Amino acid sequence: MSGRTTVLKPPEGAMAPVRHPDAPAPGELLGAHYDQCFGCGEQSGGLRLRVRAGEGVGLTAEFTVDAAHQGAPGLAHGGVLTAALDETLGSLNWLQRVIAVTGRLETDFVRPVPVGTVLHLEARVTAVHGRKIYCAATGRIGGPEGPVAVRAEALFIEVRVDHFIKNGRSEEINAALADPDQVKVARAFEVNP
Ligand SMILES: CCCCCCCC/C=C\CCCCCCCC(=O)SCCNC(=O)CCNC(=O)[C@H](O)C(C)(C)COP(=O)(O)OP(=O)(O)OC[C@H]1O[C@@H](n2cnc3c(N)ncnc32)[C@H](O)[C@@H]1OP(=O)(O)O
Repeated sequence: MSGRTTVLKPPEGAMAPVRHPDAPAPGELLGAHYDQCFGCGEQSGGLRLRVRAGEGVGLTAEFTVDAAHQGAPGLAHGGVLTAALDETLGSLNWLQRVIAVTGRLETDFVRPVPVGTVLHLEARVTAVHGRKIYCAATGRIGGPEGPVAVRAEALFIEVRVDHFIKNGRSEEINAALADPDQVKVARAFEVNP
């Protein structure tokens, strides 16, 4: 059963998404947008998501559920699965070269996901309306063609780098601004940095 709120339905006049000409090639592994990120960084307890560019404005990702991700004994926590969907959807930024953050995300939990499972994620942008980016993702178990265990629809909102500089804790922001690799990543997201 799935009952979506109407705000996740693209309005009349929404446009098809456009893949940026400098987007990573299909199959290319996308790096972390920030090495301390819970979703795509390398720290223990994080998701350590591996994301690859796909065709069009789409991508695939893999998330291995480990013991740190449990809710019920031996099963993945629903919030962690939602985080994996959120991170996968957030990675669509790389393909559009737009920085966007999650405004709304709705998840359907269709099947329990045991510890040790590789969740095969797939995400795509479905439509764009001004700063609003409509997107959807699925997570399958037992292989990339396996049954759907989780799925989400989301609305991301385009922001400028200022969003992070104004709102992030100063310790981390100052460290990020002093790190040339991080500044390069931020520029890679923005068409007009
Ligand atoms: C060098 C240093 C910097 C380094 C930078 C490194 C690069 C980073 C690159 C990439 C990072 C990507 C990270 C991905 C991680 C995974 C994704 C996440 O988890 S992101 C975190 C969770 N999300 C938030 O924390 C958002 C918190 N919310 C906000 O900040 C604001 O609410 C925001 C920006 C989302 C919107 O605020 P407004 O003031 O800019 O815009 P308004 O006017 O409110 O909304 C614009 C339109 O969107 C609709 N809208 C906004 N929120 C909505 C909602 N929740 N539901 C439905 N519609 C919504 C509004 O109704 C409006 O629509 P109408 O233009 O009037 O048609």
